[in-house]
Amino acid sequence: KINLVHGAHRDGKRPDEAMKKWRGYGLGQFIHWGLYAIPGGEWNGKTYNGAAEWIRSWDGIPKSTYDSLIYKFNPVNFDAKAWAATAKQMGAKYVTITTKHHDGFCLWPSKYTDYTVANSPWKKDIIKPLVDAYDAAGIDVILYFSVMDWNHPGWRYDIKTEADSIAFEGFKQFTRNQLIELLTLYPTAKGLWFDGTWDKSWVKQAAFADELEQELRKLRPGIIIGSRFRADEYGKRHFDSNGVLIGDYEQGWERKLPEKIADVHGNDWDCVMTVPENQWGYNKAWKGHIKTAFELIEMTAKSVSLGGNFVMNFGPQGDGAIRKEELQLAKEIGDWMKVNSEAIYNCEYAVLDKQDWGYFTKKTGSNKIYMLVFNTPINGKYRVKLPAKMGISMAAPLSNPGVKLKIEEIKANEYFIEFNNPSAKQPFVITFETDTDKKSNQNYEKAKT
Ligand SMILES: C[C@@H]1N[C@@H](c2nc3ccccc3[nH]2)[C@H](O)[C@@H]1O
Repeated sequence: KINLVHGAHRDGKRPDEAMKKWRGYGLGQFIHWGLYAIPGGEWNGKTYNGAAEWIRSWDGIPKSTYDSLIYKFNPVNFDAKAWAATAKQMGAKYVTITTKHHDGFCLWPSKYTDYTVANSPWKKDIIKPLVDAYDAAGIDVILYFSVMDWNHPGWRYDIKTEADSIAFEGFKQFTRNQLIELLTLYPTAKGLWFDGTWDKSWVKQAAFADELEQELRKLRPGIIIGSRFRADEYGKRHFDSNGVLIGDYEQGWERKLPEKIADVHGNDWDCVMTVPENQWGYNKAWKGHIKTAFELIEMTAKSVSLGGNFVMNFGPQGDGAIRKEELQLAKEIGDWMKVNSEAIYNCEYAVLDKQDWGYFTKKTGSNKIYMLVFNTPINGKYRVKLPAKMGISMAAPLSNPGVKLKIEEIKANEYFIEFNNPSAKQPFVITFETDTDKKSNQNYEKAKT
């Protein structure tokens, strides 16, 4: 073990109530909104091939021209309650909202820079109505904050000269001031989702970032901060030089999912996912592979089955309206969640071998197991392997608990649950209970000898 001052200060899952609640969210919403939504991935009729929220970095646009988009920010169709209602009907339990993306434009009236909504035609705070609307909808708010800030004169990609160092010191104080300002203005926020922390300039600030994280935790006890905020003194990010996760949950799952439980190293984690292949901010061209509700539901099931949460991204238009394709996806996912969310909320890794038909989840603190089916076996028999001495009982379709499904033990601790569901067009859930004393329930039929 290396002696670290600025590595992880805790190992394993946080045991407190705030983190237990976070662990049980299952499904979340990401909102990427800012000036980049105005061009929407297009400029002077030419389409930008990268991610729309990165259009400022495109050679085709002078930086000052992009920065003057502030004078066009007037989202007349912005309706915080409508956004929260969309998330509510979709079944999201938390929302991560961009307060400031890499371009440095602040959606709140920060007093530490002029580059905010206060100096746009809109003038008003965007974050406050969003926090209030989502709080009222019972959806917890996490504030996304990009450390990298292309607008701030003190930002540097690396510290090479004394001048860089002096400029970056000012930038560090600016960053600290804005974070304290956000937690003070929006005290109900449950966490901070940091981004833009990979450049050398910030990676070299192990001590400063560690002290700042501890200051923020003292200011807002229970606040949730992931592994993307800071590096240890050897520049190690997410996992410190001893391989221990820095922060409260792993934040590396951006547009990708773990395959097996070993991939998550016993940590909390969430996966943040775009609907197109790689567009977070609004992009007019809704092109390439656009994930269907079925795919997004499967990613949610897979995430929860591996002990994480799934966060689906929305990129509202420059006028403040959510695009119709995203509203449609939210509706389809919401319709599925209305029937099946019991298998998602407050569920965890079931410690059972994955089977071809889909994913297992387990209700936290109970012996209820859910089988989320995405691939129906032609013979209608769903294989389940249990640890030795564990019994199985009461298998039923989640949507029809009165239907007692036949359970056949085909060999030691291995069962077929029979369910013929030929009309299924949507993923469905079978549920059963386990108990540790196998002898106690012999309601399954012994294999015919
Ligand atoms: C959550 C996502 N993180 C940002 C981002 N910028 C990147 C630059 C390089 C590689 C990955 C990146 N992800 C994206 O713009 C989005 O905000």
